[in-house]
Amino acid sequence: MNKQLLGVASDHAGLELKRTLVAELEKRGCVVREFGTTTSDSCDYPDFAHAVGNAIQAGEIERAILVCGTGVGMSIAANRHKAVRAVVCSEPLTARMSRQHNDANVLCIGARIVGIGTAIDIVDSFLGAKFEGGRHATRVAKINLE
Ligand SMILES: O=C(CO)[C@H](O)[C@H](O)[C@H](O)COP(=O)(O)O
Repeated sequence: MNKQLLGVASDHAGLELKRTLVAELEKRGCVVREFGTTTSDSCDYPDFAHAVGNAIQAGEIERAILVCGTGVGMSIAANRHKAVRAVVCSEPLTARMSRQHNDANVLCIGARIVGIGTAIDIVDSFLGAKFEGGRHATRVAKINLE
């Protein structure tokens, strides 16, 4: 993983995996900005996805990792923000390709879908890959509708 500032957020379903990932990220020298949740009380994933989306939109952070039960709800909510390209990944190849070809800036992981080891591999692949630009930049530029 590169040393970089990363936003992290989860709902109650993703809390434990998020904590594990934060520990791994910090071991690797990443600086983590926590957007919640911080307790295991049941909560609503859009609240946290939108907090992260707003921070990306404002240029406060470039990338983030969101964890919920499946990763799906977080990605749907985060993708409502124009500056966000969020992807749900359950294996490392998609995570790497989402950076290289899609310039994804938010990685969503399902804590009820993947184990800890796979989740760490997914994060490593996402953070270790770079956008390739070129023809992919042309395509990424066509994603937003306005
Ligand atoms: O995984 C999800 C669906 O996208 C959500 O993020 C939540 O984690 C899930 O819906 C929580 O379910 P619960 O039954 O309220 O724990």
